[in-house]
Amino acid sequence: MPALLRYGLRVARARVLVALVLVAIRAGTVMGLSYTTGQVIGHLPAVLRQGAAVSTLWPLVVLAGLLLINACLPPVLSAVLWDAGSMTNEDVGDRICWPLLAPTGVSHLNDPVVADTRTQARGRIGFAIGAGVRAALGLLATRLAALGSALLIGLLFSWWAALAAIISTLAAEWRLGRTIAEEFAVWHRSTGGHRRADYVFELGLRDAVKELRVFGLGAHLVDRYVREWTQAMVPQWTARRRTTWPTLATMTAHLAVLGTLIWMVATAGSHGMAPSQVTSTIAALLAMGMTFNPSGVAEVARACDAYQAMTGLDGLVAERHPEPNGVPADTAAWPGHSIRFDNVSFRYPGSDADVLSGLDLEIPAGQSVALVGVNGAGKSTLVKLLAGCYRPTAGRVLVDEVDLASLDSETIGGWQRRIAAIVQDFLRFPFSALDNVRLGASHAVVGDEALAEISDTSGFTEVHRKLPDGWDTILDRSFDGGVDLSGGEWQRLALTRALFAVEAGAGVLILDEPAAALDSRAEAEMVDRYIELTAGVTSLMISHRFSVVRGARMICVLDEGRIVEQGSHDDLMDLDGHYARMFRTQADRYLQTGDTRA
Ligand SMILES: Nc1ncnc2c1ncn2[C@@H]1O[C@H](COP(=O)(O)OP(=O)(O)OP(=O)(O)O)[C@@H](O)[C@H]1O
Repeated sequence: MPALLRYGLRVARARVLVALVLVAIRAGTVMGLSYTTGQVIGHLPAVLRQGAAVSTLWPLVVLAGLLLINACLPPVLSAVLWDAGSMTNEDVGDRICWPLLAPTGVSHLNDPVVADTRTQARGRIGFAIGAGVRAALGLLATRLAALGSALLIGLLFSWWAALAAIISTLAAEWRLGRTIAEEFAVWHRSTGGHRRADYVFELGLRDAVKELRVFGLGAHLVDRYVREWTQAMVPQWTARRRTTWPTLATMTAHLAVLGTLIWMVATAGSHGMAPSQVTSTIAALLAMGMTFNPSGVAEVARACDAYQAMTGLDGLVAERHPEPNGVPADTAAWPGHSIRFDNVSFRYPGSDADVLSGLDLEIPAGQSVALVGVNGAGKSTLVKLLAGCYRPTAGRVLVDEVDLASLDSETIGGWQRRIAAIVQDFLRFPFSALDNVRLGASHAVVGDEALAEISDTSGFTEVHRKLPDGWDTILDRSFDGGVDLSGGEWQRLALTRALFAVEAGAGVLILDEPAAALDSRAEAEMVDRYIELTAGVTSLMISHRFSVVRGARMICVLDEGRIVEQGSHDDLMDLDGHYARMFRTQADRYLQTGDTRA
C-alpha cells in the first residue's frame, strides 16, 4: 500500500492528497456515526420526558449531519479516485510502451517472456496499477475506519474486546484477500493460455470477420474460444477449490468473534452499562464488520505485482535484447556511396536454420535494385537487416562502408529514419487520409502542392477525388462519416506515405510488394512511373510480379540464402538461369489466361 500511494503521489499528487483528506474525513464519520447513534438512543428517555428541546435533540442533529456527510462523501471520493486512477494509467501506459517502442531492434517484440511481463505490468482487465492506487486509497479508508471503531470499542467497553475485534477483522480480511490474490497469481502465471483465448476472441469480433463468414468458421471459432478459455481457467478453478474450506472456516470464526463480542456488550447493559454506551459499542462492532475489504487487499497485491513488472520491464528488455552500444555516426546524408551486404548470414533467434547464408549484395547510392525470389527465400528478412532491426549472425551490413553493427542505438535510429518503406503488411491507420500520409514523416510539414504531386505519382489522386471530405476523410467506416478503402486503394495510400517520407528527406525507398493489391491498369501505371518514383533515390524493390521488376536497371535473384544471379532483365534472360525460368513460368501463365502483363 505505501509503495502504491507513493507512486500515486508522484504522478497525481493533488488528487491523491485530496483523496487522503476525504479518506480521513470518512473514517472520522464512521466513528462519529457509531458514537452518535448511541447518544441518540441514550437521549430518548429525556426526549420522551421533556419533549423536543435543543438540549435533548443535539445528538439527532449531529447524526443527521454525519449521515449527510456519509452519503455525500462516497461519490466525491469515487470521482477523485477515478481521476487519480486515470492519471496513473496515463503514466503506466507511457512506462509500459516506451521500453517496447524505444529499441531500434524488433526481436524483443517476439519474445514471450517480454510479452508476459508486459501483460502482467498492464493487467488483464484494465490497468492494474491505476486500479491498485484507487484500491490502496480505499483500503486506507477502511483500515482507518476499523481503527476508529476499535478506538470507540476500547473507550466505551474494553480494550481487549477492541483488540479481539480488530485482529479478527484483519485476519479474515487477510485470509480472503489471499484467496483472491492467489487466484490473480494463477491468472498471471497462465498468461499464455489467456492470450491465446483473447486472440481468438478478438479475431472473431474484428480481425477476420469476412473470412470467418466465407469459410463458415463462426461456430468453430466460438468452440475454440470456449476450449482455450476453459483450459486457461482450469488452474484457477483448482486454486479456488483448494482455498474454499480455509476461507469458509475463517469467515465462520470471524462471525463467531463478532457475535460473541456483541452478545457480551448486550449483556453488559443489564449489568449497569449505560444504554448509549451499549448502542455505540454495538454500532462500532457492526461498523468494524463492514470495514472488511478483502478485494481491496487483493487489488493492492495484484497492483504491487504489476508495479514490479512495470518497473522491471525496461531492464528486462535491455538485458534480454541489448541495444547496440557502438560508436555514433552522422547519418544525415546516408547513403552517399552505397549499401553493401558483405558475406551476410542470418538466422532468427530461437531458430536452427539460416535464412541468409553468405549473401553479397551492393545497392549503389541513388540507384534502384529489384529483388526477386520464391516465397520464404528471405527477401523481407534482408530488408529487416538493412534497416538495422536485426544484426547479421555473421558478415556485415555496410552503409557507406560503415558497419551497422558498430554503431550506437541513436545512430541506428537515425539510419532507420532515413528509410521510407512499404512493407507487405503495411499499416492501415483508422485516421484521416492526410494523417495516413503524414505518418510517413511526422516531423515534416505537408504543403498542398507537394501533396498533390506525390499523390499523382502514387496513383492516389483518383481515389482522393472520391473521398467525401477529401484529405480529412476518416478511413474507417466504424467512425461517423468514415469510409473504407479497397485493398488496392490502401496500397496506393501506403505508397503515397512512403513517397511523402522521401519528399521529407528519407534517402532510401523500400517497396516490398508495392503492386500486390493493384489491378492490372494501376500496376501498369506504376511500372510506367517506376523510374519517376525512384529517380535519385536509393531504392530496393521486391516483387513476385516480373512486370514490376523488369524495368529495374539491376535485378537480383535470391535463392537458398544468397544472391545467385544479378543483372538487367535482358542479361538475366540471356543467362537462362533461375530468373529466366521464373519469368517464363509467369509469362506462360499470363498468356494462358490472356493477361499480357508479363
Ligand atoms: N520473426 C521470425 N522468426 C523466425 N522465423 C522467421 C521470422 N520471420 C520470418 N521467418 C522465416 O524466415 C524465412 C524467410 O522469411 P521472409 O519473410 O524473409 O521471406 P520472403 O522471401 O520475404 O517471403 P515472401 O515472398 O513469402 O514474402 C521464412 O522461412 C520464415 O518462416
